[in-house]
Amino acid sequence: MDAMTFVLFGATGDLAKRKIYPALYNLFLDEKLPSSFSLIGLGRREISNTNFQKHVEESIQTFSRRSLYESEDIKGFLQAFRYESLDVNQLGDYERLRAAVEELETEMNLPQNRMFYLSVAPDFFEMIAINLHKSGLSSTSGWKRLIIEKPFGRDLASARHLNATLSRAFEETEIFRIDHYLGKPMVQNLEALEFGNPVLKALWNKEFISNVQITASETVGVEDRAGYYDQSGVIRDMVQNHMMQLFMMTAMQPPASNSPEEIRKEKSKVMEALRTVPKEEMADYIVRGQYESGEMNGHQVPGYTEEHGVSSDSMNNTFMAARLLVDNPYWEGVPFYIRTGKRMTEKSTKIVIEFKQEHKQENLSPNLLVITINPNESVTLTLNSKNPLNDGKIEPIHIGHSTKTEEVPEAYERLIFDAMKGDATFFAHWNEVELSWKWIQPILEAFDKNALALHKYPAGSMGPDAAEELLKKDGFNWW
Ligand SMILES: NC(=O)C1=CN([C@@H]2O[C@H](COP(=O)(O)OP(=O)(O)OC[C@H]3O[C@@H](n4cnc5c(N)ncnc54)[C@H](OP(=O)(O)O)[C@@H]3O)[C@@H](O)[C@H]2O)C=CC1
Ligand SMILES: O=C1O[C@H](COP(=O)(O)O)[C@@H](O)[C@H](O)[C@H]1O
Repeated sequence: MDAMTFVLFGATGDLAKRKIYPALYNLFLDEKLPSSFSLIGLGRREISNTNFQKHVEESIQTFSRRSLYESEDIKGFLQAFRYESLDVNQLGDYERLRAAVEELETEMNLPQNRMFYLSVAPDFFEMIAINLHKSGLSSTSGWKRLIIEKPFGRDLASARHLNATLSRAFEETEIFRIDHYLGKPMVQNLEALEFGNPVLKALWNKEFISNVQITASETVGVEDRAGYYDQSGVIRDMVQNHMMQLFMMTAMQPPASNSPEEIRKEKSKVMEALRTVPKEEMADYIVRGQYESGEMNGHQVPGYTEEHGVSSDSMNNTFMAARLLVDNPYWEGVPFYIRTGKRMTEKSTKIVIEFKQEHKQENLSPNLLVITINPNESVTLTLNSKNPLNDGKIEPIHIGHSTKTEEVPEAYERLIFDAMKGDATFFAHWNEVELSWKWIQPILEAFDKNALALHKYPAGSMGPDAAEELLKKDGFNWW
């Protein structure tokens, strides 16, 4: 891997502490960092290099899946971390930073390969890109890359504006848009499952599949993020990015090769074929909900509008289900359902493929392929089989495989490693992001105008009844 300087905006923030430093440490333990690696952390506050290194060490101690004692040279690792104070709005600060980066490159004999990671509030993304360009930091004799956190825009127009601004300093091939769901091992495994198994590959279409259900249910409520969440809702927080990525990865056709370009091309094709939700029939496609107080694990929890920081008349969405129709020859007539929400019965992310039954028989269950992404990873196939212990009655049996997730590298570890290698396969391409916002936009507008009912659901349930109805109308039920 190429030697590089890693420039981290938001080095004193929550994400850096909980995810980025532990990820870098685990990569270091696995000898996956370049032999010459150096990181400059940035934030407004003044911190010495020593205190910054202590902060990184404490973050690893608290949040890493592996202990500090696993390394024989933790000091050597920490010495690669330096800190500069910088206000993202001050061009002069970037000029100072440029001098510091160049000094480091000379001192360590590093090529001018620069990785810029924007782990700051999205309001700063554009300003940083502009100042990186103006200060000359993004003009290098080596490569330059930009890792950018979510959310990528608030709607179609702002996402386009942000992308246009980033494009002034970085090419599309240099931009790595993080969607941590794409870093989850089972999500990265989807393509291999779908197309690496002739038996599944042959069945992966409208001839054999009756419907697909993608669920990401969470037990947590708004937590201490009301300021952000009340402005975003589940539609921006989970649907536009994570749920749409899961949908694309499931509905795409086999790519011509395993290259990032071919995989992303197939994902974009799915989005191009995705039917726009007709405004006048919105309720047949979309259900939005908001949790009320309810019981979870034997405790009463408050409803969304009783949460700290949320106004009592908030119409924000904390649950969304949708029916997606893909107008292409492979999926015509096969509904893809997605649902996600806060304060639901269980924490679970899974994709269920329901296969068609030749003739519906009362005693036969449909064959299901269940791909569980979270909290554990597994693949299970449900088949019908006679049970000799029950008078030969036909009952569903489950054939499965599961993985021990504790030992598997975490999403941020995989994604940062890929970005350092320059592999963009599991990052969101601009086409995908733009097409996703295009599909979302009319739904956002309907939500903003309150043109769609806001269904209440009790905390601890699997969402409003209307989400059940959405499938019932098509003759299905959620698995
Ligand atoms: N936290 C999480 O779990 C997740 C976060 N994200 C995304 O990651 C990004 C960062 O989130 P998070 O770490 O939680 O945010 P925090 O609020 O915890 O951290 C913000 C960081 O930005 C710095 N900062 C704030 N203002 C300025 C400024 N004017 N100039 C320079 N630096 C500034 C702060 O440092 P200082 O105060 O010293 O200036 C701090 O390091 C966001 O885009 C968020 O959406 C995505 C997924 C999960
Ligand atoms: O991006 C986000 O994801 C989490 C859920 O992630 P998971 O890996 O635990 O499934 C969600 O809680 C959060 O609101 C959202 O911003």
